[in-house]
Amino acid sequence: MKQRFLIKIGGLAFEKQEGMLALGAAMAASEDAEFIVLHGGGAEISQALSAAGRPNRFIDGVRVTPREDVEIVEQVLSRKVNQRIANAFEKSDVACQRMSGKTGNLFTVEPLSRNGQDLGYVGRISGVNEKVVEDALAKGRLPVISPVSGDSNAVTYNVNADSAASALAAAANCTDLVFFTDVPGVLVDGKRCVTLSRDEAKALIEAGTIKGGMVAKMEAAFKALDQGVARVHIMQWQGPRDFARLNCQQCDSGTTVCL
Ligand SMILES: Nc1ncnc2c1ncn2[C@@H]1O[C@H](COP(=O)(O)OP(=O)(O)O)[C@@H](O)[C@H]1O
Ligand SMILES: CC(=O)N[C@@H](CCC(=O)OP(=O)(O)O)C(=O)O
Repeated sequence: MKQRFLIKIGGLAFEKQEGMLALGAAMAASEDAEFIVLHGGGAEISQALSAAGRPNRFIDGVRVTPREDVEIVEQVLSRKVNQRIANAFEKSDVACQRMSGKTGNLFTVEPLSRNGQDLGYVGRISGVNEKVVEDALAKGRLPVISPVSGDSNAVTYNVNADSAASALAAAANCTDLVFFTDVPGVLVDGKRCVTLSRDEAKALIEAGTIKGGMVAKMEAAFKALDQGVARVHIMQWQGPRDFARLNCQQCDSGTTVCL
């Protein structure tokens, strides 16, 4: 079976443009695999909100998003970051289809609440119209997706990029979900976990060893595995060599999340 990768690019995963160009080239060179890219941009949203005099507040790695902040979130994710990533890939000769969760109702969301706490305009994905990405792939284009989405009344919501990646990986029958982030994997006492099971992750979250954005990533990873995605990796981009290994299913970098 052809491998289909959902590549999730975290906001700080590629500090330098060269890394993004190299990822584009690596995808272009992987003729036997298909790719879908979904990106975050949390750090840039925080900067933009701070610049606008708005506070940054998170609950378990999920941003509390009042109505007046949604426009800034959308501007940063669906325009600035989305363009930057797609432009870099196109420099590596990868034709891209820029989109967000709102494009063709790729994602439909409902308000997300966390242990009864109101998160504002934060969406939980309740529906995926995967045809939107299938159409782009059929045209030989790489979907590059911002997670910002709409509800059934077309009201815009902020959506955590890890949870969007997980939902899309499952709906689009991806074989692999790869989270590129700014750390080499899940770390315990500074050491990378080679594999991580649900029970191990739960204990590490309870102990406070896994926290912040990594909690959202864990939830997203296990949900994807529950929904049939075969392999989930959390890793840092260290060059095309590791990526090629992912393609031939012998990845020994990052953390492999398993049930
Ligand atoms: N045990 C852990 N191992 C690695 N990273 C962790 C751990 N606990 C918390 N983190 C934090 O999770 C961050 C990655 O999640 P996040 O900031 O959401 O990244 P991204 O923008 O790539 O989604 C790391 O930079 C680190 O600060
Ligand atoms: C609701 C929520 O948390 N939305 C995220 C969306 C961006 C994101 O997830 O970016 P990273 O992948 O870089 O973390 C946020 O506002 O930061």
